[in-house]
Amino acid sequence: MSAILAIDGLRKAYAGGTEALKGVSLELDKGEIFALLGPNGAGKTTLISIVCGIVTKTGGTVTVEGHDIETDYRAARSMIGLVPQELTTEAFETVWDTVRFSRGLFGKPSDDAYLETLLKRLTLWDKRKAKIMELSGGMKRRVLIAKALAHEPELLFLDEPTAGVDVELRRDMWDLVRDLQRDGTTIVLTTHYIEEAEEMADRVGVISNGELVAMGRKDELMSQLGQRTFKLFLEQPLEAVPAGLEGWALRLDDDGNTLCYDFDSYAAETGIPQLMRKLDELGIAWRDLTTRQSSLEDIFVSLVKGGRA
Ligand SMILES: Nc1ncnc2c1ncn2[C@@H]1O[C@H](COP(=O)(O)OP(=O)(O)OP(=O)(O)O)[C@@H](O)[C@H]1O
Repeated sequence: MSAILAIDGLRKAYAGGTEALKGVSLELDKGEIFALLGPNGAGKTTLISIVCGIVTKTGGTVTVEGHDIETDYRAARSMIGLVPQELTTEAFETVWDTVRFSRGLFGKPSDDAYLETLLKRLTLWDKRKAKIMELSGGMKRRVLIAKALAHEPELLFLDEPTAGVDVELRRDMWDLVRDLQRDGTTIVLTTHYIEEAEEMADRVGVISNGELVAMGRKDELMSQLGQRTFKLFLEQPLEAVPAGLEGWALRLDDDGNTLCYDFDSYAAETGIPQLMRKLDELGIAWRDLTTRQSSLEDIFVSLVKGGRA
């Protein structure tokens, strides 16, 4: 599959000296949904803004379907749609004029039938004659999406699309994203909501402090970095892990009342049956047990805390 977006060694140092991106490289395949995860200030918006031509990079290269975003700006930009984090719409314009104008900006011939379908899809058709300032916050967000899609981009960026959005719009947005993917659009979303990435994305990139610290298919990341924790709630607390249990990576928790065993959840042998037999031999009694698989969230937290994976 060919890359629709190729980013190589991307750097950004802002005027004040902040290094927002420290050499990020990634490639996106056509038609995938890619989630860029990262804590506040990680560099997500900077990355998107560079690709969309809003912020100038200080190093590296970016191409969109082979078009360099600086030397071949027009061609690159016409392939991209951006739904920004902040509401930036013309208050006095009508919905219809805003969306129509947006399409024209990219030199696309007018296609009112397409725009009608788009507005209907976003339940904005009834509001097409309303001025933007008369709309609710949720409706304004729908207009932003319509604007971003007005010129039929092949690569759509959604920057924190569901922050502060109601449940209905959120659901509509994900339905729309899935439909767009079906039509071959590539989608990049940034989010703080890990469940969202877990549900929507084919691949996930984790950015922390200007560096891409992990990247891969969601299930691959979970299998590479995932752990399972097995917990035994003991009848009697222990002061230390008893001799004879050195073969397992055990630790005590909850004032010695819980014995925890962290193991690679994808290992062929967990060693748990042997551990249970050994505990029996040592006369260590327990009253209950649980196991827990680490989620993308645990992985994310440990990556962001610990740096490069
Ligand atoms: N215009 C600017 N001038 C100077 N520094 C900036 C500017 N914009 C962003 N930064 C800094 O660059 C770093 C990355 O910011 P960026 O907005 O890209 O992060 P983010 O991952 O999008 O965060 P958030 O999730 O909070 O939007 C931060 O340290 C931020 O303070």
